[in-house]
Amino acid sequence: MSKTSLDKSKIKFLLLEGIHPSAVEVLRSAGYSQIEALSGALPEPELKAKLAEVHFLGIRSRTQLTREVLAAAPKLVAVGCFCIGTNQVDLEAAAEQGVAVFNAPYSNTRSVAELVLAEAILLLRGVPEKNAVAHRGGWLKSADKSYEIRGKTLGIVGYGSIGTQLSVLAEGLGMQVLFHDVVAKLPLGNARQAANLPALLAQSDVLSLHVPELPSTEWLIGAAEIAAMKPGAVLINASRGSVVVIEALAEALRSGHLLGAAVDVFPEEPRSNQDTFESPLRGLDRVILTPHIGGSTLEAQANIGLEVAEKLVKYSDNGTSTSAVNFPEVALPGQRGQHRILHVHRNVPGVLSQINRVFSEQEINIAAQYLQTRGDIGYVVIDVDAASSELALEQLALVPGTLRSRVLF
Ligand SMILES: NC(=O)c1ccc[n+]([C@@H]2O[C@H](COP(=O)([O-])OP(=O)(O)OC[C@H]3O[C@@H](n4cnc5c(N)ncnc54)[C@H](O)[C@@H]3O)[C@@H](O)[C@H]2O)c1
Ligand SMILES: O=C(O)[C@H](O)COP(=O)(O)O
Repeated sequence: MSKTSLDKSKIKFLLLEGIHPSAVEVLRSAGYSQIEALSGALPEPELKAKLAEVHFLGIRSRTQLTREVLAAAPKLVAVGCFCIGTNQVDLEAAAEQGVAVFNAPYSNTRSVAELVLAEAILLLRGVPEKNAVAHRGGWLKSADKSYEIRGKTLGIVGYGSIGTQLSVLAEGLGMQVLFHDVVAKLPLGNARQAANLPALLAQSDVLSLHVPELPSTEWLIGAAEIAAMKPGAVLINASRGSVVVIEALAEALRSGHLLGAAVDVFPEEPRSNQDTFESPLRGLDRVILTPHIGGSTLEAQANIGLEVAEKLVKYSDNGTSTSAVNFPEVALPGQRGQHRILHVHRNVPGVLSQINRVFSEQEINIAAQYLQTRGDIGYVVIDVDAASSELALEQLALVPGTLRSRVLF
C-alpha cells in the first residue's frame, strides 16, 4: 500500500461550538477516532494553535475563520459549517488553500420560521411588555395596541428557504404575505412580490428579515428604512446582526414609531454563555431578545449534525465535494480497487495539460478522470493503479498552480 494516504486513525477532527453528538456518531461509524468536540468557540490564539494539527474542522456561526486563521491550518482539508450561514468563513481564502467548505442549507429553516411566527403573534399582542411589567409586580391588562395576526400584512425581506417557509405558515394564520427579494421568486400560496423594498416597508405590519450576510445586505435596514415603516409596525431580525442598524431600531422603539421588535442576531454577540451580552436594546420592554437561537432546536441540531458530518465523511473518504459552497462540486463513484488522486489547483490555462503530461511521461495508466472548476479553483480526481499512486502524487505536487493534493485508497 502507498505510504502517502493518511490512515483514518491519524485524521483529526475538531468540532467547536457544541455541535450535536449526532456528528460524532457519523464520524465514528465511518471509522474516524480522533475527534475532539468542544462546547464553545475558541479565542483566536487557541484556535490557531489547535488548527496546526487539524484536518477537518466543524464550526457554527461564532467561529471566525479569517484568511489569517486559515493560514495557521496547513493540514486543513475541509470545514463543515454546522449551520446555514457561511459568512464567518473567508471562503475565497479557504478555496485558495484548497480547503472545501460545506454547510447545512436547510436543516434549521423550519425552526427559524416557527420562532419568527411565534414572535410576530407575541409582538402584535404586546406580550413582551406585559410580561416584563408583570415580572416587576405590575398589571397591564388592556386591549390597547393589541392586535390579532389574522389579516395583517407580513413583509418578508429575502424570500429564500426560511422566507418561503414563513410565508406558508403565516398564510395558514390568515396573514397577507408580501416579500422583497433581489431576484424574481415564485410566490408560494397567495404571497406577492413587492415592487421594491420601500413598497414593502410602507405596507408591512410585521417586517421579517431573512437575507444572508453580504456586503449588499450590510445595514440594509437603517434609520431611513425604519422611518419608512408603518407607524406601529413590528420588526423581526433572525438573519444576521449586520443587517439592522441597532441604534436606529432602539430609537424607533423609544420614540414609539415601532410597536415592538424581536431580535435574535446582533452586530456583537458574546463568544459563549459565560460572556456578557451588551446591546442598546437591553432594558426596552417591547423587545424580545434571544441569544441567536433561531436554529437552536434539538431537531434541527441533530439533523445538521448528521448532514454536515456525512458531507465531511464523503469528501474525506472518496473526494465527493457535492454541495460545497466555495469549491468545484464533483460527485464520485467508488474507487473499484484503484487508488484515487485528488488534485486541487488554480484554474489557469495549461494546468490540466501539465497534469496529463505527468501521467503520459511517467506511463501511468488513468482508469478514470473527473474534472470540475469553480471560479479560480480546479479540482481534478484521477483513479490510477495502486502501484502508481505514490509516484503520481509526488509528480503532481510539482505541477505549477497546485494548491493541494492527496491520495485515497
Ligand atoms: N437566527 C438564526 O439562528 C439563523 C438560522 C438560520 C439562518 N439564519 C440566517 O438567515 C439567512 C437566510 O437563510 P435562508 O436559508 O433563507 O437563505 P437563502 O439563501 O435560502 O435565502 C436568502 C434570500 O435572500 C435573498 N437576498 C439576498 N440579498 C438580498 C437583498 N439585498 N434584499 C432582498 N433579498 C435578498 C436571496 O435572493 C435569497 O432568496 C442565512 O443566510 C443566515 O444568515 C439565521
Ligand atoms: O446560520 C445559521 O444557520 C444560524 O445563524 C445558526 O447558527 P448557529 O449554528 O451558530 O446557531
